[in-house]
Amino acid sequence: MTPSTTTAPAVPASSARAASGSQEQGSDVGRLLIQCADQPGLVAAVSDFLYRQNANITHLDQHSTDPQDGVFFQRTVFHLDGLAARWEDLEAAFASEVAARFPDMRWRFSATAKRRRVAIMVSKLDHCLLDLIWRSRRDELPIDIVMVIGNHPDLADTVRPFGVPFVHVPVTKETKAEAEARHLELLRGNVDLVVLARYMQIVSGDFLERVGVPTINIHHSFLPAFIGAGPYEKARSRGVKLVGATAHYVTEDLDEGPIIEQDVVRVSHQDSVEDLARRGADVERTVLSRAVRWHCEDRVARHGNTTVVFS
Ligand SMILES: Nc1nc2c(c(=O)[nH]1)N[C@@H](CN(C=O)c1ccc(C(=O)N[C@@H](CCC(=O)O)C(=O)O)cc1)CN2
Repeated sequence: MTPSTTTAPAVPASSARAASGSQEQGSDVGRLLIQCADQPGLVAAVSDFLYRQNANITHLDQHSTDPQDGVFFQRTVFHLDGLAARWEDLEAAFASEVAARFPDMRWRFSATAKRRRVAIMVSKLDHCLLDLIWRSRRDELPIDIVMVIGNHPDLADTVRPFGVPFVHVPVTKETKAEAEARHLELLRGNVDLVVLARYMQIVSGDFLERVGVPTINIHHSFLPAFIGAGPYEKARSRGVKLVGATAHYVTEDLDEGPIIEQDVVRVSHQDSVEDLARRGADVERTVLSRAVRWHCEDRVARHGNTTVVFS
């Protein structure tokens, strides 16, 4: 969960398409994520607050990292008539009636009907990009892809038929700072999430801090194995019997960020590097789309360099 004391959720326009997901649809359905030092009374405090607001809790999941002095995480889904017009009052009431009693509490409300605005950054490979576009168009992902940024022009023709703007921002070692300045010009204030879909450039810590929203990357190995470039080549040399993919939040440390989702597929001595990449590509697409969906459904809370993922 992005650390914050309060973030005013964008109130979904009545015309907002219902986000994907089973029972979590509708403009009167909201989510509340909280994270704080574990102690007795937290579940009661949140449940009692929502009850007094005439909300009906339809799903609640919690996790404590340690029975003694751990950290408490909770994801609550609730139905509240007229919620679309009540966000500000709800937040103000929660801040004064609940959060004020637990000073270290980080919390945020979000509207299930509000689709997240996503920018995708790519290089030359299209499989993860196309998968996200297809799933977004089919409402399998609660996202609107507002732009694609490529450090190569190769995928401009790929996205054009879908009406998604493509911006070519070339990157070289010498022009990296200027390229990132252009990225920030395009992204800041315009998106809720950045996805690196096989974007093969290392982004700076300055970019990650200034872009102001989470960035998710799909790495084409089962981390922590084979960090960095060329993981399929490294896997072939190592003679692995599984290849995999890892979706993680991006940090300054390459491929070391909090893991959101992973999966693997069996391979054998008969597979070439090209075979590994082909088999791995299906895993990359599946893992990335799961991670994007879970993030956008507020199922993922960050805890140091790990995550809590509510099912
Ligand atoms: N700060 C971060 N940036 C990026 C991360 C990350 O975790 N933290 N993940 C990578 C994606 N990636 C593997 O998944 C990866 C991309 C690029 C490289 C790399 O060595 N790139 C070279 C140049 C490559 C080129 O010229 O095309 C480099 O940038 O020096 C390794 C791993 C995305 N960015």
